[in-house]
Amino acid sequence: MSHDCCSQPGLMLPAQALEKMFAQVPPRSDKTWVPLEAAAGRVLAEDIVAALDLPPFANSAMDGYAVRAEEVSPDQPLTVVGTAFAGVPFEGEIGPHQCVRIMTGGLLPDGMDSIVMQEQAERDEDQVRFAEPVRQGQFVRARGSELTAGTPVLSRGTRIGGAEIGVLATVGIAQVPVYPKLKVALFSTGDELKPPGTELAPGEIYDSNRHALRTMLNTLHAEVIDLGVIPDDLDAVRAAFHEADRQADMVITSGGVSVGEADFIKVVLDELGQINFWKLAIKPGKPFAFGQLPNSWFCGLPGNPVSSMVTGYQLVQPLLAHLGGEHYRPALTLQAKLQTPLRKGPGRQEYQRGVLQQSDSGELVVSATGAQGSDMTTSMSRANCFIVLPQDCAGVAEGEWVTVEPFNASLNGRLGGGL
Ligand SMILES: Nc1nc2c(c(=O)[nH]1)N[C@H]1C(S)=C(S)[C@@H](COP(=O)(O)OP(=O)(O)OC[C@H]3O[C@@H](n4cnc5c(N)ncnc54)[C@H](O)[C@@H]3O)O[C@H]1N2
Ligand code: MOO
Repeated sequence: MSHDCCSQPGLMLPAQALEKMFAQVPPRSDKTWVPLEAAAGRVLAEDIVAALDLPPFANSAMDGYAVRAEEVSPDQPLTVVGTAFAGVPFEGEIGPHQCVRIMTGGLLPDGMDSIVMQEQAERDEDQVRFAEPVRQGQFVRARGSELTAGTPVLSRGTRIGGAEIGVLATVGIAQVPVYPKLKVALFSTGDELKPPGTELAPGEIYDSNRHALRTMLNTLHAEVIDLGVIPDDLDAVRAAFHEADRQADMVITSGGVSVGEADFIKVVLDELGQINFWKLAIKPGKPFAFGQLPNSWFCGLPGNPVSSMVTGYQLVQPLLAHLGGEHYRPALTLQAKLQTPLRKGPGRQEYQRGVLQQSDSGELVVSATGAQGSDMTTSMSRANCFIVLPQDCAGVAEGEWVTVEPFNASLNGRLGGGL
C-alpha cells in the first residue's frame, strides 16, 4: 500500500517528538549499588571521582634498567644491584654508578630518574653498559601523570561499557552507583499473530515484532515483562494494559494504532490514561502514539514490522535512555555517496534501510536494501544503517550525498564497526 504522497501539516518530526517526550518524562532519580561485575550496561547515578593518583606511583614503561640519567655514559658501565618487578619493589640502597633491573610496571626505586630499555643495554654479569645517551625521565610513568586524586573520571548519566568498567576498576570501585533497571512491559496485538514454531492457518503470520523489540530492549538492559500476544478484543486489551501498568515503568505495544476497526489501543488508552500525541511525520512509523497510564508511560508502535523497529529505535530507545537517567546523545550521522537512486514522496522524514560501505578509494558509499515495504523485515537485517531523507526531499539521484545513521548495537550484532 502506498500511504502519503502529500505533506503532513501539524505532524511532528522525530526530533520534535523526542523534545516533547523528554520535557514530559522526568528522568529517574533513585539509585542503587551493584557489584562491578554486574555494572556493565547500567547507567551511572553519581559522578565518579578518582580517590587516588593515576598512576599511583612512579613506574617503568619498559623492561630494562632504572638509572640516574646523568650517570649514563658509553665509557662507564653501571653495576646492577637488584631487580624491581611489578608488585615487588626493590628496597635496597643504590650507590653511585649503580642501577636496578626493572620490569614494566615496577616501582621506580628512590633516586632513580630514567629507564633504559633492555634492548639498549649490553649486560655482562652484574655490569651493564649503555651505548646511547639517556633523556632525563625517559620511559618513566610519573605518579599522577594521567590524573591526580580528586579528578572526576566518569559522569552521572554515563552508560557503562567495557571502557567505563576499566576506569571503575582502575580507581578501585567495587560497588557502583547506578539507576535501577527500568521495567518495560511489552505485548503484541492482533488475532493473526502466532508464535514461531507453530502451524499457520490462512491469514495468520508469525509474531515478529515482540521478539525484535524484546531484543532491542535487552540491549538497553531493561527488565522486560513480556505479556505475549493479546487478541483483538477490547476486554483482553484492557486487561493487558491493567497488568502492564501495574508492573512496569513503561508499556510498549505493537499493532492496533492506525485507524482499523480492530484497533483498540487508543480506545483503552482514552479510558485508562491519555494519549499525549499520536502520529508523526515519519516513514515508516507514522501512527506512533505516546501517552501515559496511571503508573507508567506508554509507547504504541505500529504493527508493520519495520515500522515497529524504526519507531522502537528512533523514539523508544532514546526515551527509555532518558527515563533511565542516561545522558542521551543523538546518534552520529555521516554523509555517504548514494549508489542507487531513491524514490521518495515529500511529506514525511524517511528512514530507508541502507548498506554503508567504504569504497576501495576510502569514500563512504551507500545503497538501499532493495524494496522498502514496511512489512519487509529482511530490509532491516540486510541493512547496517538508516538512510535519513528529510521531509521535503522528493527522491535522490545516484551519485548524490545523503545522510546515513549507522545502526547501534540494538539492531546490529556485528563487530567491526558494525558495518
Ligand atoms: N486507512 C489507513 N490504513 C492504514 C494507515 C492509515 O493511515 N490509514 N496507516 C498504515 C500504516 S503507515 C501503518 S504502519 C499500519 C499500522 O497499523 P496498526 O498499528 O494498526 O497495526 P495492525 O493493523 O495491527 O498491523 C499492521 C500490519 O502489521 C502486521 N503485524 C502486526 N503486528 C505484528 C507483529 N507482532 N509481528 C508481525 N507483524 C505484525 C499485521 O499483520 C499487519 O499486516 O497501518 C496502515 N494502515
Ligand atoms: O508507513 Mo507505516 O508508517 O508503514 O509505518
